[in-house]
Amino acid sequence: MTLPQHVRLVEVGPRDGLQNEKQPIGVADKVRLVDDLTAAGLEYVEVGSFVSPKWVPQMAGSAEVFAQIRQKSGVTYAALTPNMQGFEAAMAAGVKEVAVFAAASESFSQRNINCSIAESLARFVPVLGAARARGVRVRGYVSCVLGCPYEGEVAPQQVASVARELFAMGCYEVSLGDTIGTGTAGKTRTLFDVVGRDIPRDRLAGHFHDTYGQALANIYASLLEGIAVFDSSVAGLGGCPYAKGASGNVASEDVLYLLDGLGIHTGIDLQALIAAGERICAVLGRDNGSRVARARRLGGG
Ligand SMILES: CC(C)(COP(=O)([O-])OP(=O)([O-])OC[C@H]1O[C@@H](n2cnc3c(N)ncnc32)[C@H](O)[C@@H]1OP(=O)([O-])[O-])[C@@H](O)C(=O)NCCC(=O)NCCSC(=O)C[C@@](C)(O)CC(=O)[O-]
Repeated sequence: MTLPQHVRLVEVGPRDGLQNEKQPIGVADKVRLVDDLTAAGLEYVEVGSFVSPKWVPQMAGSAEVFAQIRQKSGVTYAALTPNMQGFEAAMAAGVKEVAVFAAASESFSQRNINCSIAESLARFVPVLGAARARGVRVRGYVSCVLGCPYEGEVAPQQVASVARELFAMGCYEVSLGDTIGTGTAGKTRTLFDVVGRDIPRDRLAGHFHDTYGQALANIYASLLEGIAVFDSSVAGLGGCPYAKGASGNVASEDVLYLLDGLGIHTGIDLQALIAAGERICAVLGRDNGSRVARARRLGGG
C-alpha cells in the first residue's frame, strides 16, 4: 500500500502532556510552550481543557492561557470540552475548535468522566448542536482503543461502535487513543481495518501513548492503513490521570523524524520543536521523552 503524501500532526503536549503533572505550572510557562510550538510550525495545538478543576487541577487556567497565547492565522488552537458547561466556558474564552472525549470501555468512561459511554454520548449531542450553530468544529476522541487499564482487552467492534456514534453526531474527525500504550502494530492494523469500514480513513486519527515503546511502530502500521493524522506530544510529555502508569504520548520530535525519513514532509522545524521540548522539560525538571531530542543533545545525528 502507498503511504499518505501529507500527514497532519495534532500537538497535544500543552493539554495531554501537562494535565497529569503534579507540580503547579504557571500560565506564563504554558503560554510560552504554545507560542514555541506555533513558532516551530505546528498547524494544530491542543491548548487546554475546560473540565472540572477538581478532577484535573492542572487545566484550571486554560481560559487564561487562551487569552495570552499569540494565535497565528492558519493554526488551530483547540480545547477539550466534556459537556455543555465546558463548551460554554470554552466559547467565553474565545476557543474556535473543541474536542469531546468518550471511551471504548465502560470502566474507563466512569473513572474519566463519571458516566457511562451512553451517557457521555448523550451529553455530547447538545455540545455538537451548539458548536454547529456557532460554526465551531468538533473533534472526537475514543480512549482505550487497544486496551483498558481496568478491563484489559477491548474489541475493535466496540471501538467502532463508539467512533461511529461520534462521527454520526458531527465530529469531523475521530482520534483513536491507545491510552495505556499496550497496542501493537498488528492490532493497530486490525483496529483501523475494522473502524475504517464505517468511517472514511481520512476522518480518522491515531493517538498513541508510548508506554510499551510501540508508538512509532503503531504509527507506521497506521500509515500503511492510510491514516494521515497523528496526535503527539512534544518531548513525549504526559500520561493520563485515570490510567495509572501510562506514559506520555509519542514524542512529536520522534514522529517528525520518522515522517521525514519516509519522505513525508510537514513543514515543521525539527530543531525549533526540539528547543520547545527542551525548554518545557527544564521548567518541569524532567527528562526529555524524545529519543531524537536526547540524541541531538548528545551530538548524535
Ligand atoms: C466530566 C466531569 C466534569 C463530570 O464530573 P461530575 O462530577 O460528574 O460533574 P457534575 O455535572 O455532576 O458537576 C459536579 C461539579 O463539577 C463542575 N463541572 C461540571 N462540568 C464542568 C466543566 N466542564 N468545567 C468545570 N467544572 C465543571 C460542576 O459545576 C460541579 O461543581 P460544584 O457544584 O461541585 O462546585 C468530570 O468528570 C471531569 O471534569 N473529568 C475530567 C476528565 C479529563 O479531563 N480527563 C483527561 C482528558 S481525557 C484523556 O486524557 C484521554 C485522551 C483524550 O487524551 C485520549 C487518550 O489518550 O485516551
